[in-house]
Amino acid sequence: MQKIDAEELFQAQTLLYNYTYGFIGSMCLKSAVHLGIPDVISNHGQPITIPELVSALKIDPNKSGYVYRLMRLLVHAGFFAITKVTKKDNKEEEEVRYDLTPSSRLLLKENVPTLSPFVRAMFHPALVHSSEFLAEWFHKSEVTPFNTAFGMSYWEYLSQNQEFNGLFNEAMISDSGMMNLVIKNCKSVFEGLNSLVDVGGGKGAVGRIVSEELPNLHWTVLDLPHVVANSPDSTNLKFVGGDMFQFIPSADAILLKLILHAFGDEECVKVLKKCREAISNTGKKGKVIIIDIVISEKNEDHVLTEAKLLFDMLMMVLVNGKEREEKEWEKLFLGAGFSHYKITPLFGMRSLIEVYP
Ligand SMILES: C[S@@+](CC[C@H](N)C(=O)[O-])C[C@H]1O[C@@H](n2cnc3c(N)ncnc32)[C@H](O)[C@@H]1O
Ligand SMILES: O=c1cc(-c2ccc(O)cc2)oc2c(O)c(O)ccc12
Repeated sequence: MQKIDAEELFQAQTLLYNYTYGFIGSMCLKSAVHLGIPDVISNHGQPITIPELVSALKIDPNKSGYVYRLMRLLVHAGFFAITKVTKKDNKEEEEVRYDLTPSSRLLLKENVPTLSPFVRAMFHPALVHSSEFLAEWFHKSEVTPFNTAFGMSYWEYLSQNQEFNGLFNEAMISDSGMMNLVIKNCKSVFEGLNSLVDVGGGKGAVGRIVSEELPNLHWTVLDLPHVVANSPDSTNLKFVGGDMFQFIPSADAILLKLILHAFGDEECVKVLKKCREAISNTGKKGKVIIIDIVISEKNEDHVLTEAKLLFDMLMMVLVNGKEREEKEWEKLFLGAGFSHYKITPLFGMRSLIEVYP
């Protein structure tokens, strides 16, 4: 048997504990968002002390001693930062104050961009509960652990549950708000196009952002009827309710943002073939624009790969989707009859992929 020294064994134990209790960290983040801690600190106008935080949060007086413990973990994780200042009335003593960091600034409700709706939706019991069925699902015939947990697909659940449908759409809108930061870099990708169909474009958040930069581009959002319901058309933004597996309207370009990662290979090839038909009808040489995750473990930071692999598991649990490496993407494109493609990594987790007939 291989001899393992004590140091190695204790390191192994630490990894095990960190993953075992990862859910506690998630729940602390959830609590901070639900209590509104980032907004309280922001509204305070300067770094806040624990007594000021307790008072602003209207915490039960018996629980005020616990707030520091929650903050200590979230400081360690990088969501908040500590500053120490000497007390005005006693120069000998230091006062600990808590401030926002870039990660908690993303949780401010009124900021642009904000990921507060995204984090709230991701902690919905439907998502948390379905991942508990992962092991059981491996022995079962259902397509996803979500189906094992709820007896229906994720998309059926959304269409039947107005509250969660709203939360999910808000989450995706808030996630798309981050596009504001990269749209200037991506502008050339949309330039020269007269029309584009944003397949699975939700409530049109990306369309609105791009339209501000390119007002002559006719943007059509195709999404499921219950998603586009109550979305009024505007001059260059139109909504169509439908199923991308059945029909995709013709355009110079098709956008698929965070769509293909939610489907298995066969379904992706079907959608891509429909996209190829849709861009071939306009007479011009069109393209498909994909904004999605590309795993590149060898070339990227360990933390970034971990985030992508967590999303991969989320896609497996919810919708039988997967996050792909470049080789896997290439197989889909060639399988659907496309001839070449170009991948441009964007900030964060996504890449932009242009695919040509
Ligand atoms: C993860 S969201 C992405 C939304 C948007 N593209 C974005 O990036 O914010 C996936 C979208 O695909 C839509 N969708 C799923 N199945 C679809 C189908 N068969 N036809 C059209 N849209 C579909 C969902 O309703 C949802 O709005
Ligand atoms: O629950 C999700 C989350 C995502 C998602 C959001 C933001 C990102 O940067 C990456 C992934 O995507 C989803 C998705 O595409 C889906 O079909 C169902 C659920 C989710």
